[in-house]
Amino acid sequence: MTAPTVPDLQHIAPREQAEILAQALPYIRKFHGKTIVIKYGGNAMTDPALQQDFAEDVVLLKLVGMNPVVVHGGGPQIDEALSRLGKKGTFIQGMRVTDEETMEVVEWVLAGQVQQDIVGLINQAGGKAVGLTGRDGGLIRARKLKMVDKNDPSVEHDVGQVGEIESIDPSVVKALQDDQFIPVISPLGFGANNENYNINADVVAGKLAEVLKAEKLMLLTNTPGVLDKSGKLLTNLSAREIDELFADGTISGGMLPKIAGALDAAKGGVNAVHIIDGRVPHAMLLEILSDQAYGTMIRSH
Ligand SMILES: Nc1ncnc2c1ncn2[C@@H]1O[C@H](COP(=O)(O)OP(=O)(O)O)[C@@H](O)[C@H]1O
Ligand SMILES: CC(=O)N[C@@H](CCC(=O)OP(=O)(O)O)C(=O)O
Repeated sequence: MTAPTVPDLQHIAPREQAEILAQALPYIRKFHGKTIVIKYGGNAMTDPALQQDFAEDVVLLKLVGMNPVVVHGGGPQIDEALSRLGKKGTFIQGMRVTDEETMEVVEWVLAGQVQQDIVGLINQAGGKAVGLTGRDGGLIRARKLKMVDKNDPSVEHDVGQVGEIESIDPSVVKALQDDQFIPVISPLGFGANNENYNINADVVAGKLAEVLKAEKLMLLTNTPGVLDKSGKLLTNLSAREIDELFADGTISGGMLPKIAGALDAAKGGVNAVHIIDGRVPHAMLLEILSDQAYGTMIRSH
């Protein structure tokens, strides 16, 4: 299975380069002042050169007048930290089973390491990024996730300190946007008794996009998009088609919360929801600023 080809600007003729750049104008005009929520998946951020490209793309979007908001993941990075402690990460239906010790590692890796790395890279690229967790400014209120088995609804799984979102108060994000900052958000929430919750980053990105009335939600991951059983890219999916893919087991693991978050956002009024390959340099930029479509687009109907 090969990813869709994204033109490498260094290896194409100047005239074609100019044409690609000229294509951007109507998109810059259309999305000026609009919020774009970008989920940067832990699997898409493993290569330092790609991380730098990502940061530069985010800054470019900001400089041409859009309001990018980054929600980051860090699943593989948490796994690595756990393995150094002799612990193995376990997942049920795409959610990490989070005991007390795991929660400490999750917080440290997400808010202490991954978030700060992304903030540093965006600032180095000329932006003004500010790192937040769901606790800051009362952004993400959560409660313990009640997880029912996807095949047998009478079975409930206890996944520990995993949260589901109760409400989002976007005022801190809006205040940062108004002052031209780029928010970089770790998917951690707080509960009624001030307890901490580990929340899947795709779910946070989906809900935040809805609450911010974002124009677009871009989910950057490590596959070309949603694939069918034979590995072929599905470029467009409706809610009904997604139900079928859930039912026949085509979608599994980390793709389960990703599609759920994407569908929530689409149903919640986000105009364009895309799952794209974060391993392809500048795929996000070309998706937003050119006539080309990459990855899978999720539709609510
Ligand atoms: N139908 C599918 N199409 C594409 N990927 C799928 C599918 N079903 C399960 N997956 C898995 O979902 C993974 C992406 O989710 P995840 O590992 O959580 O990534 P991220 O860190 O980007 O959130 C893919 O790498 C793949 O292993
Ligand atoms: C509850 C839950 O599973 N939380 C995730 C949070 C990070 C995340 O979502 O990272 P990716 O986007 O890279 O998968 C975790 O602990 O791995």
